Amino acid sequence: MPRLSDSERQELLPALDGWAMVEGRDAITKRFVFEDFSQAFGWMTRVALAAEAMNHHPEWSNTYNRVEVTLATHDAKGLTRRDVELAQRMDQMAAGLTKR
Ligand SMILES: C[C@H](O)[C@H](O)[C@H]1CNC2=NC(N)=NC(=O)C2=N1
Repeated sequence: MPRLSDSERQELLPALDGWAMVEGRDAITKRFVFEDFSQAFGWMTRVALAAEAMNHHPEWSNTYNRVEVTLATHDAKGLTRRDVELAQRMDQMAAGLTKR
């Protein structure tokens, strides 16, 4: 899977909701904030199953109701369409659950 081209980046990345480039790395990041730990970890569990089915896995950490996510394609050493797809899946699965 090739890294995103410049034109793909210009088209795809601004369309993502709340995702930002990581400083000094070809990766995207977002903080998800849920009502409580149960909501956060339930979402992580559902995302984990979707990610495994996609064979594309997030870098993430959880503190109570917050989940910090970074997406990159390790094999490509940067962003690919798989990262955009996983970001969109994560956003869809978090719809209606996040506080801000
Ligand atoms: C062997 C296995 O298919 C690869 O290591 C997959 C697994 N999940 C992955 N996830 C991510 N984010 N990037 C990868 O390059 C990647 N590669």
